[in-house]
Amino acid sequence: EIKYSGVRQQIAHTKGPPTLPFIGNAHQLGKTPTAALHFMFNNFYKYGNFRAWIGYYLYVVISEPKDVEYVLASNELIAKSDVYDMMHPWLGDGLLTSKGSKWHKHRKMITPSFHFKILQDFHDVMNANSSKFMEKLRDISRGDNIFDFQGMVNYLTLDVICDTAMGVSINAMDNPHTDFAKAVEFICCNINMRAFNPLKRKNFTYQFFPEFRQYCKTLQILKEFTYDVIHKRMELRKREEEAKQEANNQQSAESDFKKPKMAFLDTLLSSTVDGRPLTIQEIYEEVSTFMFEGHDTTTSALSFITYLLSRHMGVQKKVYEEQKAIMGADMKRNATFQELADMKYLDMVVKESLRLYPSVPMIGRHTDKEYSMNGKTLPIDTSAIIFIMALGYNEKTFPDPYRFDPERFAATAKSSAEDHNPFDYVPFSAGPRNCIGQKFAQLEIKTVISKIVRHFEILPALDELESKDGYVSNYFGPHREKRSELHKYDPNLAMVLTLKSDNGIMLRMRERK
Ligand code: HEM
Repeated sequence: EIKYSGVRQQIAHTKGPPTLPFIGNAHQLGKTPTAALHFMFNNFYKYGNFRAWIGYYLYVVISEPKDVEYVLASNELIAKSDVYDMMHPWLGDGLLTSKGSKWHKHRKMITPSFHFKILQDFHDVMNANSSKFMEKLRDISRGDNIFDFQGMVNYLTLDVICDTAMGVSINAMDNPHTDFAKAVEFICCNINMRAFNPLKRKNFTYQFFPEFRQYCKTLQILKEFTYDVIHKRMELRKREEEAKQEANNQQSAESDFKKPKMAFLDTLLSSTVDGRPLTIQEIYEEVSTFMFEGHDTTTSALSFITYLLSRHMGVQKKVYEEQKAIMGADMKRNATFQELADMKYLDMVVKESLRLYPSVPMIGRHTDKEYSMNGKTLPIDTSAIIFIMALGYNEKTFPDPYRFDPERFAATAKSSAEDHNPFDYVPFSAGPRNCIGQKFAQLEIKTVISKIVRHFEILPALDELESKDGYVSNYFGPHREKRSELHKYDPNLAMVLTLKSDNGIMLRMRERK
C-alpha cells in the first residue's frame, strides 16, 4: 500500500473513475467486451486521458494526440503491456509480442517481405480467393436472405493468410469445419475473451476453467499443423535445390520440378539473423504471428466497411461509379494493381471506416522505467494504453464524428487528413512499432471491397435500417442518450483485441445484372 500510494501521487495529474480498495476499477469494466468498450468511452468523454486500476495494475489510457505521439514515436517505449501475455502460448516471441534487440533484428529481417514485388504475388492469391468468395456470397444472398457477413468473410481472410504466409491452401471457405480452421477461430476468440477476465488471464488460474482442456487441445492442433507445414516446406525447398543442381549438372536450363508459389515462410527460411538461419521455433513464431495479425484484423475491417456501405447507399453509389469509371465495360474481371491504386474514393471510404471502427481499438505499452510524457509522469510498471478508437471520435480533429463522411479524407477537404498531426489518426499505429502489414491489408481490403461492389448491391438487413441522415448507429458516452436503442440488426460492438460485432454483421446482397 505504501508503494502504491507513491504511485498514486505520481499519477495524480491524470484523473479517472473512483476506485474500490484492492480491486480498483475492475468491477466497473463490466462483464462483457461491449460493457468494457462503453467503460472506456464514458471515461474518455469525462476525463480525456484517464487512469484506471485493475487491482494493483495501473493503466493510463491515452487519447490526447500529443501524448499518443510521445508514446508511439518513442524508440524506448516499445515493450508491450501485460495484455499481450495471453498471446504467448500461441505466438511465442514473434514480431507482435517480442521486445528489445530480438524485435529490432526481426523487424529489420521481415520488412522486405512486404516489398512491392512480393505484394504483387500476394495479390494473385487475394484475387483467386476473393473470386471464390463472390460465389459463396451469390449462394448465401439468394432470395433476399439476411446473413452474417462477418462470419463468412472470416474464412476468406483465413484462406488468404494461410496461402500467403505458409504457402498452403486450407480451403476454409469450403471446409470451415476442418480442425485447423476451427482451431484458429477458437484461439482468436479465446485470446480476445481472456483479455477482459482477470481470472482467466493467468494460466495458473485459467487451468481451473472448464474450457482449459479445449484451449490446450487447440494449441496442440495449431502447433502440429504449423510445424508440419514448415518441415514440409523445408523438404520441398531442398528438393527444389537438388533439382536445380541436377539441371545445372546436365547443363539444361529446364527442370521438371514445379516451383511452389513464394510465401512469407520462404522469406523466413532464406533469412539470417546474426549471421545464422532462423531456428524452427523462431520461424513458427513469426508465421503464427502473421496468421493472427493478418486475418483477425482484416476480417474486422472488411466487415465494418461492408456494413457501412449497406447503410449508406449514397456512399456506395459513389464507390460503384468510381469502379465503373476505372474498370470500364468488364466489371467482373480482376482489378490490376494500378487500377486499385487509382481507386481514390474507395481509399477515402476505407480510411473513414477505420476511423469509426478501427480493427485494433487499443494497443498497450509497458513502462520499464519512469517516463515524463509531455511533463506528466508515467510511473514504472504502468500499462500505457493508446485508445486508437477514441482518436477517431475527437471532435477537434473530426468535427461531427458520428457522421460517416468519407469526404473528410479528401485531399481537397478544408481540414483534410494532410493538415493533421500524423498521430491524430493511427488505425495502423505509428512510429517504430507500426503495422508492418499495412500495405498488405490495404491491398486485400481494396481487392475484396472493389469486387463485392462490382458484383453486388449491398443492402441493410431491413430497408428501413438505411441511414437517412448519414449518421451511424453506434453512439458512446453522453451521446448514447440522444439516440434510440440499437436495433437487433445493428452491430453490438465488442472491444476485444480486435473490434468485432457480437451479433455478427447482418445484411443482404443483390447481385448486379
Ligand atoms: C486492417 C488491417 C490491420 C490493422 C488495422 C492493423 C493494425 C495494427 C496495429 C494497430 C498494430 C500495432 C500493434 C501494437 O502496437 O500492439 C499492428 C501491428 C502489427 N501488424 Fe497489423 N493491422 C492490420 C493488418 C495486418 C496484416 C494483414 C498483417 C500481416 C500480414 C499485420 C501484421 C502486423 C504485425 C506483424 C504487427 C507487429 C509489428 C511490430 O510490433 O513490429 N497486420 N497492426
